[in-house]
Amino acid sequence: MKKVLIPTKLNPVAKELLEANGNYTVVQDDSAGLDVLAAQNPDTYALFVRSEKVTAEIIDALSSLKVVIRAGAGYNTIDIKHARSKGVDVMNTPGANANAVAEEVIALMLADARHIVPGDASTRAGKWEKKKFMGKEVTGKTIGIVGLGAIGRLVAKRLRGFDVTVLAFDPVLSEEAADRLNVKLVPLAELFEQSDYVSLHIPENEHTRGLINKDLFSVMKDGATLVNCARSGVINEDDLRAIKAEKGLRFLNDVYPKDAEGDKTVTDIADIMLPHLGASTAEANYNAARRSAEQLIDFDSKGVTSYIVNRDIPEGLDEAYADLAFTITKLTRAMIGEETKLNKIETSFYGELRKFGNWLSVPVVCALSEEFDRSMDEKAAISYLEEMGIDYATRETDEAKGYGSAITVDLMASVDGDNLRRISVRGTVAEGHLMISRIGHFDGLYFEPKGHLALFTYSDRPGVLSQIAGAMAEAGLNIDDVRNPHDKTGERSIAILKTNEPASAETMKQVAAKIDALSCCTVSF
Ligand SMILES: NC(=O)c1ccc[n+]([C@@H]2O[C@H](COP(=O)([O-])OP(=O)(O)OC[C@H]3O[C@@H](n4cnc5c(N)ncnc54)[C@H](O)[C@@H]3O)[C@@H](O)[C@H]2O)c1
Ligand SMILES: O=C(O)[C@H](O)COP(=O)(O)O
Repeated sequence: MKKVLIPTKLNPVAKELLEANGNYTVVQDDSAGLDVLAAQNPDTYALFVRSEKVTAEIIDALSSLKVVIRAGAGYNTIDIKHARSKGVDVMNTPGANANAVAEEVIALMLADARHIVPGDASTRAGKWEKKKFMGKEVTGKTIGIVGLGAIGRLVAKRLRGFDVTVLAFDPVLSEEAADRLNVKLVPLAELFEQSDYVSLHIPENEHTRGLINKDLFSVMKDGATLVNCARSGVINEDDLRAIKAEKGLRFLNDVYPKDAEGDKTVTDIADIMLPHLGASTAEANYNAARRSAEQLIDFDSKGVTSYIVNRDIPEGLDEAYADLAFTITKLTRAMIGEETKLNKIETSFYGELRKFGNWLSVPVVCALSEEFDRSMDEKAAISYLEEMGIDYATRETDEAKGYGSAITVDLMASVDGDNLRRISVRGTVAEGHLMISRIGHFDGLYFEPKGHLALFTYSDRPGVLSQIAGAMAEAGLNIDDVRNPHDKTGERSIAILKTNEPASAETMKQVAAKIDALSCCTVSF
């Protein structure tokens, strides 16, 4: 069982999903503090956090740590470089809390425009200051969004009902994408010059720290509003302080260098201050919790690495192919037998994947052994196999076969002395979905390796599939999907069943005996 430590206020759905999966024990406690919990749980495998600081000391204290999941967007609170050096993968859950932040931005803009906070205090105090609280309207204004990612896009979308003009600055956004989002891409200074409201939605990192400074404040319109629901470090506070009163700027703020009680450095310049509430909605907390659990389960069971923020994947390689290499190898391993001692691995990387062949050995090895540190490079993968006494070779590919970008993994083992057994599986990615196209001589399969699979091979004859289905039903299993082709000779068949739950070893044994199976296995993704 892998231990997951959740030292934060995260919706219980994360704990529930992990425990239901059966491979995890969960310690969740938002009262003790991360340092105390880390000392009490040194055997933690995965750590789920919100804005808690994950320092080098915390990482060092958790000697079994392999994964940190930031249940949220910004991971500037995590020492990702130290994590990398210790073989710890760090993920975030992009977009999970984006709508909550977008709504907070709009709430801040409207609250300030209509004096909601002081208006409430004054009226409660028995005053009648109607004249004092003359407001302004957001409708028809120009909004500048810095960083058009998950949150920035939603701010633009939600504001559309106010008939605003949206300007955006984001170096990775194409003109076409901007057109689709109905925003106009402009240089950063121009955005500050033309906007009535500027809302920041960029991460804090070495490129953005202090990016919003006097050069930009000085060109803002008099009376314009700056909203910071991103990170405090992206603004040069002193520059804003120096110019704010002179230009009558408004500053609406949600973020601080530290999430804690005590005086705040922006108190004198912020017109509204919130205690980092951007993601604090029930819905966002549920989404981030669910996504954290699902991402960990997918990482462990399918090798899905898409959300890792501190591991480099070669430029130009679609991460789906790393998942494919992992998945094919895992399936091949299940078919040859989990306990069988492997002698050799041969791989083929077709089409565009040829140039990434060396790197793709890493997910192949990850699928064979949980002990292999997933952050390691291809050299480490090959030396790991050498230590295990397994030869590794990547074959030249015959591109005339027209497989496009595809991967084949062959695993070889000596079974019963010298008798060599080879299982070969090929797959590809189609319309964004992983597909297994061939298992051994069973070609043209095209099934998605997802959920719980039970596979049987047998000498082809009528009626076998119904026998398997009947036995599965007797065992209380529901069949969600089936593939049942012959091999090239027509002498053998394969039945690949997707079941609602994993078939037990006992059920597999009974079915195999009933149909006189040549081989059988289960595997879950
Ligand atoms: N206040 C809160 O509670 C709260 C909640 C969620 C996120 N955040 C903060 O908001 C940030 C953005 O979140 P997101 O979910 O939209 O992330 P995201 O990764 O989806 O979007 C970030 C965008 O910023 C762009 N970007 C990066 N550097 C830039 C630069 N120098 N100039 C302009 N654009 C740049 C990226 O290209 C990307 O499109 C997070 O990193 C986090 O720090 C705050
Ligand atoms: O980056 C984020 O996701 C936000 O800043 C939310 O932080 P929180 O989860 O601590 O509220």
